[in-house]
Amino acid sequence: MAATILYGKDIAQDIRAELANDVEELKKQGVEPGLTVILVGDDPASHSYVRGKERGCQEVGIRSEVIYKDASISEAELLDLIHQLNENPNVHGILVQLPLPPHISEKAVIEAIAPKKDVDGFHPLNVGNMMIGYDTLLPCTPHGIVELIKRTGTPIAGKHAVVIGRSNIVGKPVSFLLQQENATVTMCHSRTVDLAAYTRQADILVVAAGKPHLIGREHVKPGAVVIDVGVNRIETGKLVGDVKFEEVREVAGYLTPVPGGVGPMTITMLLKNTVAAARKQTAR
Ligand SMILES: Nc1nc2c(c(=O)[nH]1)N[C@@H](CN(C=O)c1ccc(C(=O)N[C@@H](CCC(=O)O)C(=O)O)cc1)CN2
Ligand SMILES: [Mg+2]
Repeated sequence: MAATILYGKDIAQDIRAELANDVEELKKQGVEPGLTVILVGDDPASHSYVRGKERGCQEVGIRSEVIYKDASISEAELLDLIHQLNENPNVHGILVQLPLPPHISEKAVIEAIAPKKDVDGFHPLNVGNMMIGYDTLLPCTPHGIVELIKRTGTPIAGKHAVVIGRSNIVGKPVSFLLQQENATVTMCHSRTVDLAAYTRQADILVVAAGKPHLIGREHVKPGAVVIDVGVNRIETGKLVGDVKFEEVREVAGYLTPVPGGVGPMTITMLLKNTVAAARKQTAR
């Protein structure tokens, strides 16, 4: 049996419709959720992602503003701008698009954002809260992955989840979130010996290695849920994942495509965080 293809695009659309209702409710209470994005420099991919964020905000009724800054902006100036936004009660979410120019410390920037406005879920306080299992702003890609798996109707509790990759943005947080859903989690990475021995035992396989076509048929247990987080631009200009899609779709139970799988969920979870942040900051 061929895998069911998990179109994140379609699931994201369903979640956005739910969010539009939430925003309408908040507006009736006099609250207009607001997101401010800071975009430094002229990286075309970053500009395209930020346009996607603006479109998403428009779709669900969030007020959005993008502040464009030249790549020559100093770290002090950028931190000052963030401090001003921290104090602005009409701004419920602040996001600084990454990557930043090399002369600016990502760590300093992430730590400058007020944790309650950190809709990326990157601030160490939010990361710590997530680890403990407290209610907090969750990082968007890992949260989107768990939401995708849940919407297949496949129970996560008791399943063996194998995560490939240990980045702070995807691998580490998604392993915590899956554990929180009562999966048994194994983490693999670039130094894992005999990767296939682990991945073949996975009921849920999350691949965030950043290596085009790393995972083939031989790595996958029949019927497994396979989530491909890879976004790799190959020489032909084509965008491919970390999974050999045509091969793995013949053995997996569910499989995400690239593009159109995990990517669209990332922006949708950002919208969800912005609505949650607005609700929390205005609760009486
Ligand atoms: N502050 C942040 N910076 C960055 C983040 C982030 O979450 N917060 N993540 C990435 C970029 N990103 C969002 O910002 C992002 C990347 C990819 C996609 C996406 O929809 N990908 C599509 C393919 C798009 C294409 O054709 O290039 C897909 O996988 O279907 C959305 C958002 C780094 N910076
Ligand atoms: Mg994808």
